[in-house]
Amino acid sequence: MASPKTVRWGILATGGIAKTFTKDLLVDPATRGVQHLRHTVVAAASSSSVSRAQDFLNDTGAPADAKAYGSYQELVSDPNVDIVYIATPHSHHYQNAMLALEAGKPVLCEKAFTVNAEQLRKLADKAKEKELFLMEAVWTRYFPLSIYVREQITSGRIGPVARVFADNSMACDPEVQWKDGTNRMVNPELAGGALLDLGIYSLTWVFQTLYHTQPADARKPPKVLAAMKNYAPTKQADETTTIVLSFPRSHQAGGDAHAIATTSLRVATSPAGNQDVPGIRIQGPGGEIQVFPPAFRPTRTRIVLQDGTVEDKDWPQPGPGEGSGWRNGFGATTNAEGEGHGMFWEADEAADAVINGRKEGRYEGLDESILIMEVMDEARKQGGLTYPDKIETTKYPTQL
Ligand SMILES: NC(=O)C1=CN([C@@H]2O[C@H](COP(=O)(O)OP(=O)(O)OC[C@H]3O[C@@H](n4cnc5c(N)ncnc54)[C@H](OP(=O)(O)O)[C@@H]3O)[C@@H](O)[C@H]2O)C=CC1
Ligand SMILES: O=C1OC[C@@H](O)[C@H](O)[C@H]1O
Repeated sequence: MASPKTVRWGILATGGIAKTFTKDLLVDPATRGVQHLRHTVVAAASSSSVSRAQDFLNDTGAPADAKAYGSYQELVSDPNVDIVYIATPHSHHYQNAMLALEAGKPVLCEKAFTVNAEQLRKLADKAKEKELFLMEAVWTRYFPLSIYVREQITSGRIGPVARVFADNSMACDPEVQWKDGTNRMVNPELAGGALLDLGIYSLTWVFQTLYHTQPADARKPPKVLAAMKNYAPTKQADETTTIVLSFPRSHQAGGDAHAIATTSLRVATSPAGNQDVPGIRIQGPGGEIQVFPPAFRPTRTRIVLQDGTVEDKDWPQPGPGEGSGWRNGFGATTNAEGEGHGMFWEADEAADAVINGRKEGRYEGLDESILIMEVMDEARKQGGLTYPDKIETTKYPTQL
């Protein structure tokens, strides 16, 4: 067998998820059965200081010769970087991704991809013009669990999917946790709120089960009806959002399919860590597929068929041995002992694309990411939520 190819990553930003991602990146792909590629980290950049970038490299166990930069510009200019992972707040993704693409770098960008669909269209155009890979880091789509769920649907196990319920909500106690309103979860300047941060996963489940499973030429945009409740203390960020979607389908494909995607910073999908309530329910005439919380990192599915069959499956993340020590920000460690976090699946997809010259992710291409941004735009329009002009703009460069 040919020896594995190594992809050299540059990490743009040094916050919470950048750390988790980088630790997962450094787990040997052979531990999850991936033989044809390897990852390494050759550089990281902080927008605030070189020392912060150096601390990040030390903390994540990056190779000793990895470069620490005190600006994102230096990172994207580094000729040793094959691909850039962007882990800044939502507000900054458009500017940061454009910076990397302009510098000729392929990009894996954290969710939500951008603040609005227009920004993403511009990034997609730029990636096309420069012939560069661009993908949204919706890691859940790349889990073996998600692949299994999609296969159950396309194999007709429950019949044509007629309805999906998808929730990703956390009782965050925002007035206590994010008292001063500056945290990215509630800060309008950083495109805070439930929808872009958590609701994107509810929509991910809706789209990967009702839309992505359709033949490409049968996929049609849904009609959207939304209700939004604002988070009172910071005003321009949603606390709870509920979206009803209707996907047009031909009669042969089962007719129109409905979905309800919900998200909240006030109430939880699974109160007190109780994970017995499925947050995702995918329903067809033959039964339903249930996915247990959290929607962004599920490890358990159940299939319940009309004939009484019940199939439970566990999907532990393979591990480096020590786990990446991830905490969910609300106190609980969600990684079991010895597990990785699971961000390596999307990293493998991106690295494979770079090696093989593909320009988009296989399980969520740019058109689908744009459509999901359009749904979020529509939900914000109906809910009356706009963000400050400087982060909604497509003007590049804009100083944030
Ligand atoms: N896939 C997943 O499971 C998760 C994804 N995310 C996504 O990752 C992104 C980052 O989230 P998270 O790591 O929690 O955020 P953090 O606040 O922990 O980190 C954000 C990073 O962005 C850099 N940054 C640049 N400009 C700013 C600014 N004006 N304000 C704040 N930070 C700034 C920071 O500094 P510096 O440049 O110095 O590093 C910081 O390191 C978001 O898009 C979020 O939705 C978050 C959590 C989980
Ligand atoms: O992507 C995410 O998943 C985990 C959550 O805790 C976090 O807020 C969100 O950004």
